[in-house]
Amino acid sequence: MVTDTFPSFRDEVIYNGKRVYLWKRAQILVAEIWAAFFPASPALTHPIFPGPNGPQIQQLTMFADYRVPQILHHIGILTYPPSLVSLLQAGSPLAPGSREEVSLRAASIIAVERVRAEILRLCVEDGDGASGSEVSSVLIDFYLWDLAKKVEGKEEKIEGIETKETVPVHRTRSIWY
Ligand SMILES: Nc1nc2c(c(CN[C@H]3C=C[C@H](O)[C@@H]3O)cn2[C@@H]2O[C@H](COP(=O)(O)O)[C@@H](O)[C@H]2O)c(=O)[nH]1
Repeated sequence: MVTDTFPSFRDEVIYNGKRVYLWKRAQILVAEIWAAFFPASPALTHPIFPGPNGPQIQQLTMFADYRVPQILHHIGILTYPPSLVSLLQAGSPLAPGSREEVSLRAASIIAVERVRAEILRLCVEDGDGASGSEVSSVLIDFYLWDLAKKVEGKEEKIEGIETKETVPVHRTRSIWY
């Protein structure tokens, strides 16, 4: 519905002959509405997404733009080839739909899905009963985006893990994010 109403939210590319759906703005629209109207208690019905099974927010992926891949690289979850690091350090524009741009965005979706799967696995292992709906890629994205901003503003420094030098975010002229 969102991408039918707002064609500028239909963020898709044909890559290697396959259609890749990224839909950043459509997903962040839904997620921000979900978060802004989140009821005082999770037991209460969400006022905007009251469906019989709740908001189903765990069906969204993270919102693939430029900030989350940057922090995923800094904390060692994404590894970049030296050629990409050089492009980013030089501030070279990455063409929309190019191999580098699609790879950065797609890799951040896959990485966050794997982080989510690992959190769920640890919850099961610890027997803490967290359900799939509580552990969403949306919340992991929100966390990482805020963390990236804090690291950039030098309000926070990552400790306890080996980090990589922060590389600049990628620069792409597009309407999609
Ligand atoms: N992937 C991802 N992208 C996000 C956000 C947010 C803010 N979310 C709030 C909700 C919960 C959190 O706690 C945040 O406070 C904005 N953006 C994107 O950044 C861009 C603006 O950037 P800059 O010019 O540097 O401020 C713009 O494309 C915008 O769509 C996010 O969460 N995830």
